Amino acid sequence: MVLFKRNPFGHILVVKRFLIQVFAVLTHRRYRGFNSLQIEGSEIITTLPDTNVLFISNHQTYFADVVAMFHVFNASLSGRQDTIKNIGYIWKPKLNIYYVAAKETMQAGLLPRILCYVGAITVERTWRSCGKDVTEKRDVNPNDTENIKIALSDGWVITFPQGTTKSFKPVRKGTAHIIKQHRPIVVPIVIDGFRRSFDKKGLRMKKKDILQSFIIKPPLEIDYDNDTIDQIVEKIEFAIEQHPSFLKVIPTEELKAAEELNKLRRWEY
Ligand SMILES: CCCCCCCCCCCCCCCC(=O)OC[C@@H](O)COP(=O)(O)O
Repeated sequence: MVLFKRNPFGHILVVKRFLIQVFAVLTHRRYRGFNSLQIEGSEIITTLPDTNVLFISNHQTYFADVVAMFHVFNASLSGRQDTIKNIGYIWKPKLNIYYVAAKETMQAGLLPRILCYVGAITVERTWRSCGKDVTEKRDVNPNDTENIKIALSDGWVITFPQGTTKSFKPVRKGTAHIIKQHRPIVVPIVIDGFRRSFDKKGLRMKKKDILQSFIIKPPLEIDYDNDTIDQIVEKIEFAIEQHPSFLKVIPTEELKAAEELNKLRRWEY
């Protein structure tokens, strides 16, 4: 007789459920109370299948981004529209949600180790270690890729394709390879205000009454057979609003100069 139901990673589901509930209660006020999370697009969550969904998001704090997603996904699944009002939604949380995290982040201390049980797929970043970029790239650990595959076939996976909390860093190719290989539905999320309201780790609150926003976009349109890795990378960069072109704001002087030039271009009768 099986006493406790486990997921493919061997995690006991009632333990996982209990941990999610504890962290949900501890953190709810950080998004509704001290701050008020503005959510858009929660109806998209309700249209998704139960497995093979990949959420891609920009990244602002180590832990608070994922915690917000757990709140928003569960609230939406239990019928709330663009709100995490009334924490009752956590009574029956979705248990097959996973997130990709840097191994070094999740092994630094007791709390991250506990959070692992909630659904971490830890990966070794090939280009970064001990808080520094490494020039000599390491090989992708095949176990990491295998675990992402298992997680996608069991449920939903959250990933931060830039692999770092620094904004406008390039999207890493690994995410595009995973998309091409496993063909998940890819749902972009754009968050903001997290870095202002939380510290870098997202464990302590820095400031109250900050506008935190959380926008869920419709699934990306991807041609899994014909899109190249670079094309998928670019689609991701635009979707999570981290493409370099988002940095370009045209100064007013330049706009005026362009107008003057356009006058010269006008057809002369
Ligand atoms: C409803 C509440 C349920 C509670 C759910 C618990 C969720 C656990 C949240 C843990 C999320 C950890 C995600 C870590 C992602 C990650 O790996 O961040 C990358 C950093 O290393 C960045 O390093 P850096 O290069 O220094 O910016």
